[in-house]
Amino acid sequence: MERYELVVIGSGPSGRRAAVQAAKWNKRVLVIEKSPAIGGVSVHTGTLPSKTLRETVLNLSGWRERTFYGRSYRVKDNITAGDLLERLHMTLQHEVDNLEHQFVRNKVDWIQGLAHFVDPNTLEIVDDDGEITSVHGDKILIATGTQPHRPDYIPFDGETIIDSDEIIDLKTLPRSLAVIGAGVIGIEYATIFSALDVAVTVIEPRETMLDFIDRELIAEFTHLLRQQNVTFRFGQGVEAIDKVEGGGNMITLENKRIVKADMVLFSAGRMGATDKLSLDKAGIKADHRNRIQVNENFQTEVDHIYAAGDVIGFPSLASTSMEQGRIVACHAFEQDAYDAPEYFPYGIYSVPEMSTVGMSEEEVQQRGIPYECGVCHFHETARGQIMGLSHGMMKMIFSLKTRRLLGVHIVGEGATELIHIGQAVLNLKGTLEYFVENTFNYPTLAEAYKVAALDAWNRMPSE
Ligand SMILES: Cc1cc2nc3c(=O)[nH]c(=O)nc-3n(C[C@H](O)[C@H](O)[C@H](O)COP(=O)(O)OP(=O)(O)OC[C@H]3O[C@@H](n4cnc5c(N)ncnc54)[C@H](O)[C@@H]3O)c2cc1C
Ligand SMILES: NC(=O)c1ccc[n+]([C@@H]2O[C@H](COP(=O)([O-])OP(=O)(O)OC[C@H]3O[C@@H](n4cnc5c(N)ncnc54)[C@H](O)[C@@H]3O)[C@@H](O)[C@H]2O)c1
Repeated sequence: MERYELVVIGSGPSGRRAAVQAAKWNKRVLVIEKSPAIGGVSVHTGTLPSKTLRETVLNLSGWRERTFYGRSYRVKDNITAGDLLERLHMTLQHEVDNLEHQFVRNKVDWIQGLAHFVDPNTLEIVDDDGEITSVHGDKILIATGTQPHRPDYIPFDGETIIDSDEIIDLKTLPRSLAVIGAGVIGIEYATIFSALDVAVTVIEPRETMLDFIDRELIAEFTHLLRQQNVTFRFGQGVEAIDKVEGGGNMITLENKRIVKADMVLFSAGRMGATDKLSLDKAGIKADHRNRIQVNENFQTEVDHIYAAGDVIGFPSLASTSMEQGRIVACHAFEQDAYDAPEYFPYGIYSVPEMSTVGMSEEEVQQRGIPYECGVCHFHETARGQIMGLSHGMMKMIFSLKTRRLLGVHIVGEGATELIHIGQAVLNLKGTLEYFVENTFNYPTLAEAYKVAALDAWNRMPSE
């Protein structure tokens, strides 16, 4: 039996980062991946596919130019599913090449197959031909991520009633789409399809969506989506989905209201991918959503077995998963690991995109911190005018007492890139003065930081 100092189950962001980090210290590392290619949910069905589809839709539809040329403007007429998938496959192939090269350069071994525990240090790997390989790991990292929640009452057919993993196999573009579950996945895809002029209805059992985001931002976002023809059915769960003869689906809501849609995307959360791991053989238990609990070092209840990434739950981001993987490698091989800074950004790649870092206004109020806000609408900036931005805003929150930046919330073009300026100032404990006193490139959207800061400054008592 081959012996490794670290065996990683799963080749997503957390597994990869841990494997490469350990290999940098000349540790013998094996990554086990059940899919034929490495990359994980992040590369094959989640982050990259959804972001590539979004970018392709924005480019081909001419969405960014419509303020100038009208809503019927298109870069390409008759956009097909094939147009979207062609670019997707090219992007994914490049990324897989990069990742494989990274493993080769760093001498990380990887093997295809489904792993399960035999005992706390031994794993069996069953490949697609049924061949079994056993390996020993001094340390083991469970980085198996999640899979879509697929309840029995949804009649998934892989074509017109699908989950988010299946969207990348789209055969035709629907004329209408119902999205069930207004989480990040549901909202990203709802708005991407809406940019293609698909009629979208979002169904959500709760009365609100994306509760972790500042409410003022969500109000602006919801207003923009309604203008884009997105319909919301909030406060209602789904009772049944029936196929309609001749095509399409009929969704009956709990209040008996009907929603008709060519395609249904069920995006109501994800479950930890631990059901095939035989965790009991390792002495580990999973929770009701098949997730694994860990301590601050990402150790499970068995010290030499770690878990990281989506399989441990919140925040379930590719960005944070990578950092968790690095900390696992540091702890496992007794190297210094620095704690991640308190605030990390959220990027929601909807159309328009949103990004946020630090406290929302609601959170500041709950904590009883005296504060002031500053707002800039992108059309107030010269760059916004040049780009034809009719919408988009940035909101900054400052402490009245310390003048420190407490939170930045952005909806609109470039939000997911712009946020990092706010993140740096926030984590370096900067104040309002940073934005007022520094010179910003002109014309840029980053200038919105200065405009929003001056807006707050005008209303705040001087020091
Ligand atoms: C549609 C969608 C969009 C997203 N967009 C973003 C985004 O824009 N930004 C962002 O930061 N995050 C995004 N995420 C979240 C991001 O994809 C995850 O946080 C990230 O992929 C989690 O990484 P991970 O390390 O847990 O591994 P994962 O990427 O979940 O990969 C786990 C791997 O383990 C393998 N595996 C599972 N069980 C076994 C087994 N028994 N044996 C061997 N291999 C196994 C799986 O095949 C898989 O390849 C998105 C997710 C989805 C679904
Ligand atoms: N840009 C990003 O960073 C990004 C993008 C996509 C996904 N992700 C990650 O992926 C994870 C999973 O995303 P998600 O959107 O699937 O899950 P989620 O948990 O964020 O949202 C699920 C939504 O479905 C609703 N819901 C639950 N049960 C339902 C039911 N039976 N019927 C209808 N609706 C129901 C919930 O109220 C919730 O609004 C998230 O935690 C997120 O961190 C991140």
